[in-house]
Order: sequence, then structure tokens, then C-alpha cells
Amino acid sequence: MKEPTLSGLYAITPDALLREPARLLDAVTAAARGGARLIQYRDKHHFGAERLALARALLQTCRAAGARLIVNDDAELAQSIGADGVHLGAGDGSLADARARLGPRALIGASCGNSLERARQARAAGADYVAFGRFFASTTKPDAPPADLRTLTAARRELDLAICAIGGITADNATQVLAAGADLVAAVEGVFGAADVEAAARAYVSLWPGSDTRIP
Ligand SMILES: Cc1ncc(COP(=O)(O)OP(=O)(O)O)c(N)n1
Ligand SMILES: Cc1ncsc1CCOP(=O)(O)O
Ligand SMILES: [Mg+2]
Repeated sequence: MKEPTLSGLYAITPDALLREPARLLDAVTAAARGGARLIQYRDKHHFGAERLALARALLQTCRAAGARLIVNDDAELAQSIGADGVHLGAGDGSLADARARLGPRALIGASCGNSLERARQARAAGADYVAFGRFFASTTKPDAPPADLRTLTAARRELDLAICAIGGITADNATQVLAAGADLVAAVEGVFGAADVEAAARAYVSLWPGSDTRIP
């Protein structure tokens, strides 16, 4: 089994800051200063020019902070701004099409819920990481179906690509998903819901051995 090259904290933009771009960009900078190296632009509210402008501003912020920007749901937007990758769920379009659109260097992630079979298919379609969850109660997406820690362990044993865990993950309960086999921990509220976003990110990042939270 190859060692995955992706690991660490994957911070996802919160709905609460989408209407306050300046605060959002400051919070993303703080998350990156705390050691998040992957940021996801997840936005179910903006379309057209506003969405494009926000995505571009986030990309610029991520570049300045040494983080990579992944666009949720939208491979076309990822391509048009030159983002680092895209995250696609079951209804968000084909992984193979996204790979063809974004090229071999793009980071492509796939939601797999609690399904190892979906992860196998995502791997075959060219995904770089597969995401399982939700593992804990999530205020961001309370209706997401629950996933089992044993699925992470089975995926870790079988699949030679990065494994991401999501859903209600805090710096305290992250130890459970890491012990079960996750490489990446994705979080919205645990990072951006904190009064001190940088400190919150740092608390997660400290869980990876040899973690380096310095600004590159
Ligand atoms: C890292 C990561 N994992 C899972 C998801 C969920 O994607 P999806 O199932 O498409 O749901 P939405 O986020 O689009 O509501 C994700 N976004 N990121
Ligand atoms: C997008 C998504 N998919 C499954 S749970 C979830 C929400 C993650 O947010 P939080 O870390 O606040 O639970
Ligand atoms: Mg989606």
C-alpha cells in the first residue's frame, strides 16, 4: 500500500461568513496560520458573478497563506479560477469528467458517506482522496447520514489513497477518526465557529505527529 501524500486539517468555509467576505477571508487566513493546508470553498448561496468573485478572492487568500483551495460541487468553477481542486458528492457530476477538465495535478475528492464500495469506484475514477462521514453530530449538516469508524479502518487497509473524515469533528474527538485510519480531518464549525480560529486550527493540527504549523 502506498503512503498517502495528503494529510492534516482540511477547513471548510462556513455558511455564517459567506455574506461577509472580508471576515471570511480573515478567518481563512487565520485557519491557514493555524496550519490548515487545505481549504474548501463550500457555498450553497451564491451564484454567477458573486460566486466567481468570492472564489477568486479565496484563491488569492489561500495562495498568500500557503494553503490550497478546493471548490465544493463545481468543477467548472474550479477550472475557471484555476483552483487546486474540486470536491464532488454523489450528485455533483462525474469524477472522470472533473479529472479530464482539471488535469492530472488537480486534487479531486469524493464523498463516500459510509460506503467502501463508493470509495473503490471513486478511486477507479481518479479521486485523490475519499471522504467518509458524518462521524459525529453536525450543526452544519445535521441530516447527513451517520458513518461508522470501522469504515475508515477498512478503507485505510484496502485503499492506497488519502482518507478524509468529516462531520462534527472537533480537536477532541478527532483522535477517534485518526486512530481509525483517517489522514485528513475536514471541519467547518470546529474551526470557523471558534472565537480564535487560528488557535482552533492549531489544536487540530497538533494531533498529527511532526506537524508543522509555521507559515511557509
Ligand atoms: C471533505 C468533504 N467531504 C464531504 C463533503 C460532503 O459533500 P456532499 O456530499 O456533496 O455534500 P455538500 O457538502 O455538497 O453539501 C464535503 N463537502 N467535503
Ligand atoms: C459537508 C458535510 N458532509 C457531511 S457532514 C458535513 C458538515 C461538516 O461540518 P461540521 O464540521 O461543522 O460538522
Ligand atoms: Mg456536494
